[in-house]
Amino acid sequence: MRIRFTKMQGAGNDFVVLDETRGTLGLSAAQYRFLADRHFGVGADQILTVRPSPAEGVDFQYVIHNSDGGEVEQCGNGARCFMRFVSEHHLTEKKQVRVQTLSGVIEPRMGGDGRVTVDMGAPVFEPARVPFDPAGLDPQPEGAWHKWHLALGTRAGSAIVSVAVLSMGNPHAVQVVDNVDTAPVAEQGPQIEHHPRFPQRVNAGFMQVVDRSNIRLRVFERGAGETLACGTGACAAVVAGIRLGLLERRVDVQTHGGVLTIEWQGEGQPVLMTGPAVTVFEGDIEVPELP
Ligand SMILES: N[C@@H](CCC[C@H](N)C(=O)O)C(=O)O
Repeated sequence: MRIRFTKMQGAGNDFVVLDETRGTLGLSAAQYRFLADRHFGVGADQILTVRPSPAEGVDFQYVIHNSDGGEVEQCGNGARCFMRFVSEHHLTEKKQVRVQTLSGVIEPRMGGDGRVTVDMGAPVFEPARVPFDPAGLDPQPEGAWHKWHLALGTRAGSAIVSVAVLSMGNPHAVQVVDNVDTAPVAEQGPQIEHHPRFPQRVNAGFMQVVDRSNIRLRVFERGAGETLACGTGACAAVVAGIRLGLLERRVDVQTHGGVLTIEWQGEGQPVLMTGPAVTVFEGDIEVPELP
């Protein structure tokens, strides 16, 4: 089967975007993995699919697959690219749309400067809704919140890491580190992702607080490995930093792929994420039959 695709990126987090507004392609998990493959396919951290509105009051459905082929609930950098895609492909004339995802409705809007702002909805902290299993663990009170101590194995033995746990529609475990350049992302990232406390796995964030309005962030993403930026990871880190009393309500997040601006006014309020969304190229690719 030959399919049309658009390659996009938001702060270096890269995507293959597929238009299914006129019919579904019916791709298998193995075919998503093929498209994401950087040697044999197009190459991407996630595959984003645009589908028609599934219900009254929303404009589109937004489907996300990680490069490992698994479908997931949310993708922040992808949401900005989604808005640019539906705009550039004249699938809507609106500057702001309501988009159904697996974890609820989000609202991206085009800015005059070419950047896109997304209302990502309110963060969720109840462990069961992350989902996170805290049975038998003592939360460590800190600031207006608490962190959880997770046991990990390391080359040198074992380590305890202290993480803030929350959902931005998808699950995140965020830790504060002294320096992201030397943080053990490659060693701890996969262990945190697969930690038994997270029944649906988790995205592992490593945040360096530069000052109260600036952080540096690296994220080892569930199902994709470390990416140049993670939009929901940036939202989760800023929310965690605000609740821990470390950050102001508007923060610039420096990632390896660019800067995202995150704003959160507090409990029950939505998180706003602003950043770039860029079309890289378009093309056609022959997708093999893969079960
Ligand atoms: N890159 C994303 C997040 C994509 C999904 C994530 N890996 C997960 O499995 O939850 C972003 O920009 O938010």
